[in-house]
Amino acid sequence: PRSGLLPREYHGTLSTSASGRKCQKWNVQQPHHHDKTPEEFPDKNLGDHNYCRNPDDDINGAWCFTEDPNLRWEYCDNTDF
Ligand SMILES: O=S(=O)(Nc1cnn(C2CCNCC2)c1)c1cc(Cl)ccc1F
Repeated sequence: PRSGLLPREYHGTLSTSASGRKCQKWNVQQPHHHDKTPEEFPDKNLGDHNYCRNPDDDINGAWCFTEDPNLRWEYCDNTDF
């Protein structure tokens, strides 16, 4: 994968996307409405948190919806943005 991106099966606690934006919690629908909920994906380690995850098995690695209304989602990486 691209250097710096998180692995596909990331289960850590990083909650900032690559550009330094705060991740949106997976169990809320604001600012972004989405279908990657803990109910829809019970085995993807989503929940009442905003940690980077990969519920759609994206080949590039873990990602999150961001709290920026203008950026729906973004990959996460292991640099301190
Ligand atoms: O709610 S979503 O998951 N939002 C969304 C949009 N793009 N992504 C990317 C996340 C990382 N992997 C590639 C898709 C997720 C979503 C997925 C699909 Cl298939 C269709 C609509 C939609 F709203």
